[in-house]
Amino acid sequence: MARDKKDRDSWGSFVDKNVYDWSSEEEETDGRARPVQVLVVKDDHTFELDEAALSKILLAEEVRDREVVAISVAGAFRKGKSFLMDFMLRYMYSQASDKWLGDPEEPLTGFSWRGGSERETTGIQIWSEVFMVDKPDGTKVAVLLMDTQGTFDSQSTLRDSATVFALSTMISSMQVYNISQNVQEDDLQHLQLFTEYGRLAMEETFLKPFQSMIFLVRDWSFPYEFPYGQEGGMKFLEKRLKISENQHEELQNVRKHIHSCFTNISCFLMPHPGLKVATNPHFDGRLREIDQEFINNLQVLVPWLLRPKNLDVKEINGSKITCRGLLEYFKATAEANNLAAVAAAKDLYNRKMEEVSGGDRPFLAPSELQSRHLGIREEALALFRSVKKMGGEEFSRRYLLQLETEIDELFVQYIKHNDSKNIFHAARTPATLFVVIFVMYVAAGITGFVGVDIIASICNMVLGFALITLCTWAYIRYSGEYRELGAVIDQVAGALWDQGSTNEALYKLYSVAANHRQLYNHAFPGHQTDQQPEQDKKQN
Ligand SMILES: Nc1nc2c(ncn2[C@@H]2O[C@H](COP(=O)(O)OP(=O)(O)OP(=O)(O)O)[C@@H](O)[C@H]2O)c(=O)[nH]1
Ligand SMILES: [Mg+2]
Repeated sequence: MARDKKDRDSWGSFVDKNVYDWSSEEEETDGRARPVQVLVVKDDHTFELDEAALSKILLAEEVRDREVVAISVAGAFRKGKSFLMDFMLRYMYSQASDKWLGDPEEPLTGFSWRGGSERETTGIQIWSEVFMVDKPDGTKVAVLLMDTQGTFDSQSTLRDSATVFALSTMISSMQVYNISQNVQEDDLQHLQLFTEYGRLAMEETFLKPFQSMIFLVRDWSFPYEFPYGQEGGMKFLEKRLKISENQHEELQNVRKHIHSCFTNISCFLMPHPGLKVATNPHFDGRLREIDQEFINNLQVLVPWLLRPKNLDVKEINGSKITCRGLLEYFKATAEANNLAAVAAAKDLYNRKMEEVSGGDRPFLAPSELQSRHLGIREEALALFRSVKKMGGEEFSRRYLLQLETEIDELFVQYIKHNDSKNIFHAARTPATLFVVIFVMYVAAGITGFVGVDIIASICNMVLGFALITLCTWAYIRYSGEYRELGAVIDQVAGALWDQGSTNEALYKLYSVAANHRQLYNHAFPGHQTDQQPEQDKKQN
């Protein structure tokens, strides 16, 4: 291949040989560039990031500090993604020369592609050779090509598909969404689903989380409505992604979501490559057997995607990143996985606690609530641990701690909620007000009797005020109106109650006990559970 060419002019050098010198590896002795599997999907539907392989590519001396452009192709399986990727490789190797398509008799090689109905590419593969390209503004960038597993093959769960799609979208600066024949509503819905999953890991960002999204419609058969190519594509996509008032909310939401996710959205309509490509089992990718119309459009599409001036450097939160940064980011996107596991575990905890002490459940003895909480908490933590996550044990420990904290916070809410169902708790405000009224009545009587009229009138005033407050409170509780005022009355009454009651000590002890089980278990040894040793360990 063009790898041996020496003059790299505006395309820069394809970096020093030793950058992708695989000869030191036993499995790779000829030093030729090849697809490298960086995300491996295992039989039990777990994923593994091959950090060593990825580091080898991204930390090579010549590229590690270069800003990186990452181009990925994703979409349903068996739709010619790898096939297209191999043409992109040809273009990169020819350094954008006019004759980049090469010999009409040359078979198409690179990322593995083939005919047939069974899936070919799995996980995420990266081309081992990182291309160095000089941009018109004088910067030299590293270009990474990425091929991905097709979505919705019969061996993957929806979650598997979503993970691969989300990861490749998060990692790339340009995602080519390869779809067949038309942009259907389910294509948009899947895009929403997959990018939503990826957005989990980027919750704090105010910028659009992803960069360029190119809808690539293969086998477009209506050129008389919208012509092949980018312009026709843009007009077509504009129509498809248009948000209008009278559209159903669901359709509007999908479109809003897509617009909110990507900085640039464009579309390209590709013609059908001809029956030989689609149906001949012996077709090996040679140009001579591909329809001219397809080749013509390929000659527009590939340079449009890969022309040096169109290459967008990968940005995260608005700053450009290097290959080294991309490696770190690749590892960190494992967070998406961990966050999803945290969410699932929290969900389980909430669901089970709702069953125990949800809105319609009666008041539960605090000790019983505590012991149920401990059991359910352990179940939720076990669920988190059981989900296989990328990034390894060490990495997910942080998320385990986060999950524990969040569950404990939720428990405090459940305690409060349970308390509010306690009839005595609910009677706190009227009881306090009654006490105030009674005390003021007696005080007014005594002070009036001894002749301290001023004090007596003040007591009467307070009495009257407490009476009005009690009536107001009763009305608010009955009607559900002016709830803010009700809350103020409750707070004031609560403060008075806390001042004058030994209950305060008990209540505080209870809250502290809820937050610090160790203390609680110490005070009430009867509630100790098997989890105790483990908690002790954590607190130490
Ligand atoms: N109809 C049609 N077939 C195509 C097109 N491009 C490639 N093909 C054929 O589609 C088949 C699958 O090509 P691949 O590139 O392996 O498809 P893929 O999307 O990478 O498939 P997976 O890796 O399994 O997801 C091959 O037989 C190609 O010849 C196209 O634009 N239209
Ligand atoms: Mg493929």
